[in-house]
Amino acid sequence: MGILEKISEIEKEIARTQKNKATEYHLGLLKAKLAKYRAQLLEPSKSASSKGEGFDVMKSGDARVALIGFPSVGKSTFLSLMTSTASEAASYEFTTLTCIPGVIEYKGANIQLLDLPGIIEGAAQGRGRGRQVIAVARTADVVVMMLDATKGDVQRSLLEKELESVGIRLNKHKPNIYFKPKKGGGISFNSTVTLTQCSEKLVQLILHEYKIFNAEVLFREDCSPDDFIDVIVGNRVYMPCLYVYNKIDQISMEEVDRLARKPNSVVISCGMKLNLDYLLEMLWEYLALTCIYTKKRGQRPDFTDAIILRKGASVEHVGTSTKYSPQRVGLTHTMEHEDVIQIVKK
Ligand SMILES: Nc1nc2c(ncn2[C@@H]2O[C@H](COP(=O)(O)OP(=O)(O)OP(=O)(O)O)[C@@H](O)[C@H]2O)c(=O)[nH]1
Ligand SMILES: [K+]
Ligand SMILES: [Mg+2]
Repeated sequence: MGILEKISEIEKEIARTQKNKATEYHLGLLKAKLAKYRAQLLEPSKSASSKGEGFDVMKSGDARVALIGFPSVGKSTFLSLMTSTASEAASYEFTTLTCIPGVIEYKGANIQLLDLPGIIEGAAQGRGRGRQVIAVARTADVVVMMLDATKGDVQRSLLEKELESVGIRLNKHKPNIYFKPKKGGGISFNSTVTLTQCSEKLVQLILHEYKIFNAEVLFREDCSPDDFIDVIVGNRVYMPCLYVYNKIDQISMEEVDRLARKPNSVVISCGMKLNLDYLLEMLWEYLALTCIYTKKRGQRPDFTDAIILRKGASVEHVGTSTKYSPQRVGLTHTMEHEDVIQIVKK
């Protein structure tokens, strides 16, 4: 049996197994197996066909945003609207066949926006150009999942499943579990909170499935078996995702309202240029970038030349070791958006 068949067998078994106390170990085990096979599937194949086919687009600017979506949802139309790059848009599916980069200039930052071919169900297993598209998505700082507002919610959950299956975790933080494989001593298990989804026994079972018999495990959060498997497997990416419903010019106001209220979602129309400013604001928030401006003694700040930092960065990250005035701050001082700093030499 090939890996794909094994995966589908396990998926079927999970689907037909009722979720309850009596089946939790069985399900945990199945999930561990599933994660293992998927990892095997993702290992780069050594065959000639996979060579040189990736979309090697240079990272540039301060951040990278990948446009992921089914064919013809309007990804290329969006890129052409927001950047000075033109990407061919047409009413037929799979118009775009490679990765096309553009740049959004916003608040002094250069945000690289990547238009990509449409992906479909089965993308993770290599349907269409799915694998290459997903490989690019992994390198992004934020994923914009573009959806056709007229098409219902199926596309969204299908794409979420595709990304999920290759270890991309959307709008989730890394599970707060300390995990350290050891040379000996068996498995030591502890938790600082009450666990409602995992137990010591289940944790052991899962570890054994991965042939790990000595390890230190500390749950600092009420995590699920899937979260724990993610920690063991490693190699997961935790990424903010903005769901963008395009083509709202085609649906009723009630429907627009419903979609706009969904979490992490923005509604737009590329065709009628609706709500694009708001989308940019949201994108900025998701990128969590901070602009600071420098000023020289006795001169006005230069607002045309910002230094872009990740949110939470401190003065040290600006790359200096001097002191500041008029409000003196230490090197660990966290910079806030649109702060102005003056560097004073002693
Ligand atoms: N009504 C309406 N049509 C739109 C809107 N945005 C894009 N379109 C149309 O949707 C079709 C597909 O647009 P594309 O930009 O080619 O879509 P894509 O997602 O890049 O498609 P692929 O590259 O094939 O994956 C085109 O005919 C666009 O004119 C919109 O806001 N409203
Ligand atoms: K298209
Ligand atoms: Mg396109």
